[in-house]
Order: sequence, then C-alpha cells, then structure tokens
Amino acid sequence: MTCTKTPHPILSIENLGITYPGGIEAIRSTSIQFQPGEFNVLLGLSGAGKSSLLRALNHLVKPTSGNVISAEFGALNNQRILRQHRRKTAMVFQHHQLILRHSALKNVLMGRLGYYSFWRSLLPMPQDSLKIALNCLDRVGLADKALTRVDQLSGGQQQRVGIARALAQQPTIILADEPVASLDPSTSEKILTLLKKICAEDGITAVVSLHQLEYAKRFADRIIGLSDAQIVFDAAPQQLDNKQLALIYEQPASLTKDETSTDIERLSTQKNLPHKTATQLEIA
Ligand SMILES: Nc1ncnc2c1ncn2[C@@H]1O[C@H](COP(=O)(O)OP(=O)(O)OP(=O)(O)O)[C@@H](O)[C@H]1O
Repeated sequence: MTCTKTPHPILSIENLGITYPGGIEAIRSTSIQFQPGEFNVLLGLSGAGKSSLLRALNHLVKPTSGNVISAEFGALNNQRILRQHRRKTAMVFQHHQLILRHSALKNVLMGRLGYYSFWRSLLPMPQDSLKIALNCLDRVGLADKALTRVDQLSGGQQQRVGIARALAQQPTIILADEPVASLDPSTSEKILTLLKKICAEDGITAVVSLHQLEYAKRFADRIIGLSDAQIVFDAAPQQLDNKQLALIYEQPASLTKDETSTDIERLSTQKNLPHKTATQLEIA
C-alpha cells in the first residue's frame, strides 16, 4: 500500500539505496515524497532500516545510490546545497546529543550555529539569536531552566532542550531519530505531543522514527512501514490493518534471532555518534 505522489513535495528521495561497508543493505532502492507540514512516522523492527533512511535525508548517512531532493535547494549533490539543506533540517536524537555541562540556553543556541560563519560562531551569539533561543525554551516549557546545566535536568526535560535546539534552527523539516526510545511511557507521550504541536504550529514537516506501534498510530499523519530494508506500507494510520502489520513486523527470513540481537548490540554502540554541530561547539 503506497501513498500517491502529489505535485509539491518538500523533500523527495529517488531510487535511494544504502549499503554499508561489508555489504549490509540497509535500504533497497526506494522512492518517497514528503509533503509540507506532514507528520511522518517511520515504523519497523530494529534493523529494518529506519535510522538509515532518516539519516540519509540530510546525508548524515550517505546514500550509495539515488538522490535526496529538497524542493527549496535541489538535489543534495554538492556541499553548498547540503549546507543550505542542513540549516533548514533540524535533528532530534534519542540520546539528545546535548553538551551536559552547558546550560540549556547554551545548548539551544547551538541550533543557531548554521546561520553564522565558523569564525563568527566563536564569538558570543548576537541578541536576535539569544531572543530566538529563549523563545524556543519558552515554547517547550523550560524558560525557567534556561541557565540550568543540562546534566541537572530530567531525561524528558533534556529532550525538550533537544526540541528547543531543533526549533532554534527555524527549520522547515525536523528529523527525529527514536526521540522517545529512552523515556518512560508518560514522558514519551508528552514529548511526542509537544513535537507534533510545535510542527503543526510552525508548518514543519516531521520525519520521526519510532518502533512503538501505539505512538505511530496516535501521532502520525502518515506511517511508512519498513521491513528488511524496504517500504512495505505507506499510508494513513487508519489504513494499517493486521495484514499490513504482519508485513511490517514479521522477522525477515534473512536474519536468525541471534543475528538480529547481534545487530542491535552493534547498533547501540555504533549508531549514536555525536551530532556534528555538538562536536563543533565542544571544540569551540
Ligand atoms: N554503521 C553501520 N555499519 C554497518 N551496518 C550498519 C550500520 N548502521 C546500521 N547498519 C545495519 O543496517 C541495517 C539497518 O539499520 P538501521 O539502524 O537503519 O535500522 P533501524 O530500523 O533504525 O534499527 P533500530 O530500531 O535498532 O535503530 C541493520 O542491518 C544494521 O545492522
């Protein structure tokens, strides 16, 4: 089941494939279009290819074939276009990727770095960026924690700072890679509610990877179900019946149970690389 193409996608992928060194095929040749303002959930078992697909959308994982095409900037085939696209495409991570010894405000200000040259970003941020960052903290309900060190905040509050940092980028697209995987159910619901509300208010297109079916059904405008490196479902949550669910959640024949858990272990250590912006600021 697939969504039909519409004439004005904000972001498209065309025949995109990802094969990691060693020959692991994470995404087989796939084409999708994302519509402006849509809240998309990538749903699937661990190892299905959700993170790889999501991270390919801003070339954090480089596709081995095919193209990612931004409606605003064009195909991501040179550094200038990639920089422009990344400035408007914010990321939210499972483990927040915040600098724990810095204040919430300083972390949120990192979202503004893409707007300044490297040399300018070494100086204190201008007033307008400060105002934007404070406003973003206010929108996630953390105005009173602006000067609190992030390591003194709860997991849910840290993820709110992560969302505020994304928002400070004034993005048109937010990519959220398992944003609630480290949180308890009640906090997860609050975070997804907040993320959806903010995206709706600002007309931001969201692509969110999740493995919890319940949240996908509740929050997604569109669910893109992945299994074994390919899209097996692409439609509104209301159209997800048991037959479609079986396609998403059946264990690929190519993996035994043991191989799957080995993959998960490897992923949990390899995948959560620090966000490039965070690394840059750590150095600065
Ligand atoms: N850096 C890497 N090097 C080699 N193989 C990788 C790498 N990252 C992911 N893979 C493999 O690519 C496939 C897809 O992984 P991916 O992380 O995209 O899946 P996922 O659906 O996001 O899983 P999870 O829910 O566990 O995050 C898996 O077989 C995984 O082992």
